Amino acid sequence: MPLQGEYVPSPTQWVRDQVELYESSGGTKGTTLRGMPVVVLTTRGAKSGKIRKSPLMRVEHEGSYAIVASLGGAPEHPVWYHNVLADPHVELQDGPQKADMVAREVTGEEKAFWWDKAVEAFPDYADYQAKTDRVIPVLVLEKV
Ligand SMILES: C[C@H](OP(=O)(O)OC[C@@H](O)[C@@H](O)[C@@H](O)Cn1c2nc(=O)[nH]c(=O)c-2cc2ccc(O)cc21)C(=O)N[C@@H](CCC(=O)N[C@@H](CCC(=O)O)C(=O)O)C(=O)O
Repeated sequence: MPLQGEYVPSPTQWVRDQVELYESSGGTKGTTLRGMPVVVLTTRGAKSGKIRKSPLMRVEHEGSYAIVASLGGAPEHPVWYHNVLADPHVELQDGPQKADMVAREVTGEEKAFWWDKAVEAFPDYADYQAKTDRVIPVLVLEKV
């Protein structure tokens, strides 16, 4: 069941614009970052209950996806990570496909597997992890 509620766009202009282009084109435009594929994650705000949308790099394997709370290697987690922990029922748009998914954070060998897939998809993740003491969380999304 798609998340219902009032959508509040990101305060970051380029992020807001990418979501707008992605959605208004039915997932045919705004679907890359520097030529690498991007998905749009929809979460429910942990405090506001509002609908939030975050473009993320596309990391997919056999129908499941990983989302990486990298925030460019910043010292703090992105806010959307807290939203997902508070309510793991999310929506993911991958090009024209939208799906209800459930998220779970992964650790250990499972995280290592998905981290390799993530770095394969977007090598900058390795640089982000190298530049921060924060352990960058990885969450796996599986279809409901
Ligand atoms: C700026 C902040 O954004 P954020 O949730 O921290 O997410 C920061 C970024 O991760 C986010 O902009 C990503 O889309 C950036 N980003 C990637 N970010 C990543 O972390 N990983 C990626 O792979 C990634 C890829 C990517 C590709 C394209 C692109 O355009 C952006 C990309 C934000 O939206 N803040 C809002 C609040 C958002 C929110 O969810 N509030 C919660 C409160 C949550 C709480 O405080 O606990 C609520 O509504 O209740 C605000 O300040 O008003």
